[in-house]
Amino acid sequence: MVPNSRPLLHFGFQVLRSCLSSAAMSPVASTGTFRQVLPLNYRSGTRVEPADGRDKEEAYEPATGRVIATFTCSGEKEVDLAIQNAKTAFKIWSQKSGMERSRILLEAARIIRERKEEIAAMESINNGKSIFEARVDIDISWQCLEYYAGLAGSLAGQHVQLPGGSFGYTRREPLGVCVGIGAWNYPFQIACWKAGPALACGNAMVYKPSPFTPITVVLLAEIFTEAGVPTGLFNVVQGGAATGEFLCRHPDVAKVSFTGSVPTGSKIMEMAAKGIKPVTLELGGKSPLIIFSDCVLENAVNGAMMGNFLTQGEVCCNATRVFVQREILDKFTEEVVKRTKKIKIGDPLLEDTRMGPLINKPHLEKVLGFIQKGKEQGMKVLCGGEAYIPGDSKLKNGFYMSPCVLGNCKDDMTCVKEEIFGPVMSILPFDTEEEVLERANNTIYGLAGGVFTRDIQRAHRVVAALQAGMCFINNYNISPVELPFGGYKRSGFGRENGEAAIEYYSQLKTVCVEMGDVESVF
Ligand SMILES: NC(=O)c1ccc[n+]([C@@H]2O[C@H](COP(=O)([O-])OP(=O)(O)OC[C@H]3O[C@@H](n4cnc5c(N)ncnc54)[C@H](O)[C@@H]3O)[C@@H](O)[C@H]2O)c1
Ligand SMILES: C[N+](C)(C)CCCC=O
Repeated sequence: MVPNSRPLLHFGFQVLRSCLSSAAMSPVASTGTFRQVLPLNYRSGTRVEPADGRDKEEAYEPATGRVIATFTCSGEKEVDLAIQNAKTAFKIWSQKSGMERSRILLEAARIIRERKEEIAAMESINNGKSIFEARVDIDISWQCLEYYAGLAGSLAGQHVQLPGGSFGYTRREPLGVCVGIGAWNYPFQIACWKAGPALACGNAMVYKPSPFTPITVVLLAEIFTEAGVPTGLFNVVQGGAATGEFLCRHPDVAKVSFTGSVPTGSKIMEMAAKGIKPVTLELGGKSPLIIFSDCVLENAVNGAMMGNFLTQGEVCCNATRVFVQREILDKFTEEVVKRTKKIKIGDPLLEDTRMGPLINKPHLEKVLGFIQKGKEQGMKVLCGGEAYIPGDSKLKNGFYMSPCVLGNCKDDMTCVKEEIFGPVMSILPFDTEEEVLERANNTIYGLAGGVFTRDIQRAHRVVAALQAGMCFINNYNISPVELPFGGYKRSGFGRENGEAAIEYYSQLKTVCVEMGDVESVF
């Protein structure tokens, strides 16, 4: 554990005046007290109100249903200002050596570690995930910056000997101003997964978080400034689809890295295609977890729980189709249901809470709608699946539901086919390896997949056959930053994390050097 030396609430936040007496005196943030008062755009090394923009957005504290921030969505002028700032900073940053960039990224990672409690609390307040999980997300975030700091110094090309003493070499060069567009489920972590490799390679970035979770990425921007990046290297614009489109269509943008849904990913790709801009698309999933009867049952149950209920089930790579070999179906189901019923739902800032509220009311209703549809199609709700009101009266308007396990599932049912993005696990029996692989791959998605078995040969055979970019053997949903992460099929392309991400934030220049005289056929 890294020691935390700062109070939980940093000076950038203010609590509601009415709660000042209790909350501001305490070093611990409490649910129902936070209100964002500072601007949420970040440009020229400082927080700013957008230069233009018409639409207003409200961000919520999902735990209480309170509005905690109101902001104007950035218009075309503000987007352009952010991009021009980034272009200026790019000229300085791209000329630095990898070691120079590395030092600054390491400093940013150190500051994130130091401010971990504060950032995690804000993530928990704005997203609804438990503080326990938010801390893990922040750890993964600083580890990501540290990892790319480590790679920055060794980014290099190749030297190739040619005839007659001539030679060629390659230079790995940055792309320019990269745009990052993020989803709301891992707001700070997604921003770090994009900024880490982008900045290590010498690029600048303009980042747009989801309008549901606008808050913590601005902390990241402040941290980069404090760590010593050139002014304007990492900028934040706020807004929804319109702001995102201004970014994607801007002629000075060299690349778009997007995390979000398949339909939006498709629009992003279309816009980027017009400008021949490369894209990274981290999209949705409906991942299979295959549990063979020879598994260590307790590990498989743990894997299924981790693969379905982190962040209220709002996780792209979740293993929402749990295939269980028929011999252990009853035992596995009984254990999973028992464990699911015990999940502590409630105030996400409390230490023992393991499931907070969903992101907002429409999303909660959508998830509950899926369960209703499942029942109509003949699924059996084995536990949960209902709106939930915690005992604490301040949480009565929050967006909670009880985590759900569905039985009697068939492959063609809506809940088994579509991404629900909520705490809903579907259990599907199977008999043979061949059969389950066919069924597991029968999806438009290909983000992740997993297998639990003691048979080492079968484990490798199964993951080799899975059409998914991120596979787990005897575990699920862990995310070491050293390993590339990304999808097959409609779950997207390009990779985040690992050395692989460098490919997606840099380009190769070939230099051919003649050491003799020039011959000509003319
Ligand atoms: N593969 C991954 O790494 C990963 C990680 C997290 C979430 N996701 C996926 O994200 C989805 C949930 O996130 P969401 O609801 O925020 O997705 P979304 O597609 O609705 O929005 C994602 C982002 O795109 C922006 N956006 C929306 N329309 C746009 C447009 N026309 N042009 C430019 N930007 C636009 C949004 O404002 C937001 O910032 C799920 O499908 C989930 O699986 C994938
Ligand atoms: C950190 N996890 C759990 C692997 C999630 C990655 C981002 C997907 O939504």
